[in-house]
Amino acid sequence: MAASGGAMTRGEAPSLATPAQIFGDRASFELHDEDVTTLRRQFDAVASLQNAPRPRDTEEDAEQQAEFLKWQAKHPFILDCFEQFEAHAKGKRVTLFLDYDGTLAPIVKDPDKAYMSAKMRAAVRQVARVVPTAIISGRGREKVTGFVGLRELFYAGSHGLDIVGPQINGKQGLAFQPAADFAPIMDRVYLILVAKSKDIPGSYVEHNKFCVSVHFRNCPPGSWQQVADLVDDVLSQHPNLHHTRGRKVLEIRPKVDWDKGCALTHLLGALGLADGQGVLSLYIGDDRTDEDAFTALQSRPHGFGILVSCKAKATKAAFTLRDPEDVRTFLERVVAWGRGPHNGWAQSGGCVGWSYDSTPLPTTPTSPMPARSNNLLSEEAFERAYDEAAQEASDAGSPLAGPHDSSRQQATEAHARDAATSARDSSEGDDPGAAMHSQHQGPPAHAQNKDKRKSDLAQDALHKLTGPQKRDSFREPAFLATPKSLLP
Ligand SMILES: O=P(O)(O)OC[C@H]1O[C@H](O[C@H]2O[C@H](CO)[C@@H](O)[C@H](O)[C@H]2O)[C@H](O)[C@@H](O)[C@@H]1O
Repeated sequence: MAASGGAMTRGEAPSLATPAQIFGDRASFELHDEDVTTLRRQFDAVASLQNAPRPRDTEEDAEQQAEFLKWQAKHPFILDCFEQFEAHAKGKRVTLFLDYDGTLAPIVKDPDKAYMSAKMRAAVRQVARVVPTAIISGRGREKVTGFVGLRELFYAGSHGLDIVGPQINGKQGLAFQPAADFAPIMDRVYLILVAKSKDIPGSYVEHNKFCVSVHFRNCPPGSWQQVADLVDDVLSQHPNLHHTRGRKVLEIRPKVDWDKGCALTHLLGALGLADGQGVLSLYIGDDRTDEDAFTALQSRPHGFGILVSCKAKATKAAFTLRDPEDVRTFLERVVAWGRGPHNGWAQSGGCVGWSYDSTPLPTTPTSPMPARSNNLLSEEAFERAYDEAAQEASDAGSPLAGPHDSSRQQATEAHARDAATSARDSSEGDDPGAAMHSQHQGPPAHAQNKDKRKSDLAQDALHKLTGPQKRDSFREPAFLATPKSLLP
């Protein structure tokens, strides 16, 4: 039988078999297996013709595909060779650093709506329980903290220029702001940019505390140059600032010798892991500023970067993932690995390095969490501890301090108690961020922060009563002693 519809190059017209070619002089039209194969091939050939790119693009496509494969051979897709991670990580204390936009959350048009999924949040929370995990983002720290909504992590905002650890008993655990003096300049530059960009359609200026981002994703290409000129103009008036380029964004930053790589090294120092012996550090990111972190990892004894990209691009990362969904899969695999016998943190007493919640590592994924003693607290004991925490916060001039008007205070306290209860309850489930994100995936960051402040205050009260075992097992980072002069 004359077969047709065989292997075809994309864009090439298929030569179709006629019924006579398929059925020959057979008396019956009953289909034989090979007929079905032939028909299926024909169907595929027609379908591929319909979907085929125009012939002009075919060559470009093939070139891009070849380039991508060549690139991937140099920077393998880590989910295809997870055993390489396992081999590197065996018995080591893994530390994990994550970028936010384009890594944990997909790139979207509106920077204020770059929410991460509940599944991603659960994966990040779980991974932070098996290996110390930090977020290093170009966003303002408070904003990225609001998006991620997890207490177990360290957060570095403004491309690492603003590092703060979790609050411990009402006190800020750690703070490092190497460009603190620039805060007023950045405020001024932000206002100038907002005023001057108002006539550039689609532009958006975002204040990220020690960086100011000028977005042009939603500008027509014809006005991109206007955005670039505006940034140049502002920089020419501020010689102590410079800019970096991200994904359809220009980011104005202080001229200080500090980047995401420095932040990563600094955070490792906090864990007493500066020499890197027996430590494997990973950084996952998608953008140019993440390259500084990939580079920093190259000079450590063990560590590598993972670039999130579905296009070939120059990178210092050793491995690749294509998109945030892949990142989540990778994190879930690290969680499964981390619960096994080869996690170096488990061998050295559990992952309590940066983890606010020092619940011991479960030995199997299904082992139940120990009951929390605070479930047994009387309402009265809770109230007393709450008042003390509120008083302490107020004495310290903390933004956690509630209003002093008594009726408002009662309302706030009632709200905070609810928040504490739901935070406590949800911390026993799969996702403690759920308390903040239970209704939908992304309440505005300022609303989250407000609720979070209340919840923090109530949590502090709870820790007063239930904290001893938590406090004892929380290893305070070495750089709590950061010189005060570096802080605003
Ligand atoms: O270091 P990152 O956490 O990746 O932050 C870098 C910048 O990310 C955000 O902008 C990018 O994501 C937006 C939301 O998907 C998108 O609209 C924008 O075009 C991207 O450039 C963020 O808004 C910036 O402030 C960060 O500096």
